[in-house]
Amino acid sequence: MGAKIVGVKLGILGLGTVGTGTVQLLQDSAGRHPLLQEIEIYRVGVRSLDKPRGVELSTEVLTTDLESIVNDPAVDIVVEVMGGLEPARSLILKALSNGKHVVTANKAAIARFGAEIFTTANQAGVYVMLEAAVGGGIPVIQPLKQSLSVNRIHTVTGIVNGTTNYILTRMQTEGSNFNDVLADAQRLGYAEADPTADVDGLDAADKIAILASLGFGGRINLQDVYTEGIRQVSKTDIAYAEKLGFVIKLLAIAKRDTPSSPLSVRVHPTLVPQAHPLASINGVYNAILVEGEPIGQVMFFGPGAGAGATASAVTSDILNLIAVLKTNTAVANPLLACGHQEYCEIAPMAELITRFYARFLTNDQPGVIGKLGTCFGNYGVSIESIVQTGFQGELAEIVVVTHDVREGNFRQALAEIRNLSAIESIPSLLRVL
Ligand SMILES: NC(=O)C1=CN([C@@H]2O[C@H](COP(=O)(O)OP(=O)(O)OC[C@H]3O[C@@H](n4cnc5c(N)ncnc54)[C@H](OP(=O)(O)O)[C@@H]3O)[C@@H](O)[C@H]2O)C=CC1
Ligand SMILES: N[C@@H](CC=O)C(=O)O
Ligand code: NA
Repeated sequence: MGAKIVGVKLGILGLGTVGTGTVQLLQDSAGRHPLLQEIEIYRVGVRSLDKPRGVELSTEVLTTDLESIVNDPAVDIVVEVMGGLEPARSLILKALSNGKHVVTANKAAIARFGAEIFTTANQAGVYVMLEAAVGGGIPVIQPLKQSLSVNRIHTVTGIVNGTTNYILTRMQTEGSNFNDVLADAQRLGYAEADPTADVDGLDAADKIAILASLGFGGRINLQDVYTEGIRQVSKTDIAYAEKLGFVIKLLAIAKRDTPSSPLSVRVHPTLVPQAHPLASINGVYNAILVEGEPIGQVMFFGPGAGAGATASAVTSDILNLIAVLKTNTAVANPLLACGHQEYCEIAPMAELITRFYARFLTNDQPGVIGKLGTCFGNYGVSIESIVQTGFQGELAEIVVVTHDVREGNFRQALAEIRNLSAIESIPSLLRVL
């Protein structure tokens, strides 16, 4: 690994929210770790030189030629905070091939191209650091790679998307509809103009793929991550959930029941018991609960996004790399490098064992509840609670919470229930933690 030091030269790709926050932190180093004073912001790549910037940088530092940064022999560390898939992927690969360490906040690129990125890094004898990619400023990547890595991890459960947590929190506290809160969140700048990646669970899927890979020691194929967003969560379900003692959260879950069983990796809205540690994580905050043996439960909580918080994570990665550059060793540090070669086996959703919440609209006839119970019983689905709570016009509303059940069995029971003449529709199906 690298030998040079004194005046570590950074090439930063991107000067948006995260890039600007990182430059601000680096330009204000008093009272922080003394190693920060050894950093030189050598080049910063942007799309437009004319944009007003929140930081002062000399004109020779700013460039629109990002290739020149990753090819410059003087650059020691490339900090990729431009986002997107391309050209970010190609620039990261080029930087690594050129022997530069890389710090990135780009969960989308890592979740899709992690295999080639880490293979290239290992071949070049350099490191890829990604603390900012999951949970923004919350330290969770390094703890999983280092402090917790002696544990046998059972479960990683996270609220890892601030936008959806903000929307669900407001729906809960105000009794509002998804579309109204989303529009307001966009107006306030909490949700992006194109909210797809956040509200459809894609951002959370990228993040849980990364956490699962670290927690369970293998590569994760992103296509194997079951992903369901929050568009279908209604204020009616939030209200029922509350009555039943739950809050609804978009959870990203990676779980392995035994060391030899396949992983379950998934993102979906979930009824979380009000007493669960993740139930009280509100607004834009993120939290990640890690459960393992022998440690038990550890929860990481904090700001999952924002300029300062994310800059904290990016800069801590830079600091780790400066320490590497200073130690002057040719041997790869196994706690920083990625050693995963194999893909984890992911269990199909039909095999998932979980509780379910289901809301049925039925004709108000005698015996409907009995018929529902019979269909569930036919497939071994045991009911924890069943209540007829109200009416939607002429239709009765029945809410069922099951005990733990194999998802495949539950779906078979539902198929039979849909054929019952008394059943008008099944507006909601949600998993229960
Ligand atoms: N914002 C946040 O709180 C968090 C963000 N992240 C991740 O950090 C990364 C950056 O996010 P963020 O700072 O919000 O993004 P922004 O959109 O605010 O900034 C992107 C920056 O990259 C530059 N850029 C983008 N594409 C190109 C290109 N093709 N050529 C040259 N420059 C380019 C832009 O230049 P210009 O300014 O000239 O337009 C801009 O400076 C993303 O991967 C994101 O997922 C992770 C955690 C939290
Ligand atoms: N869009 C993300 C922020 C960055 O990871 C979120 O809403 O949490
Ligand atoms: Na983090």
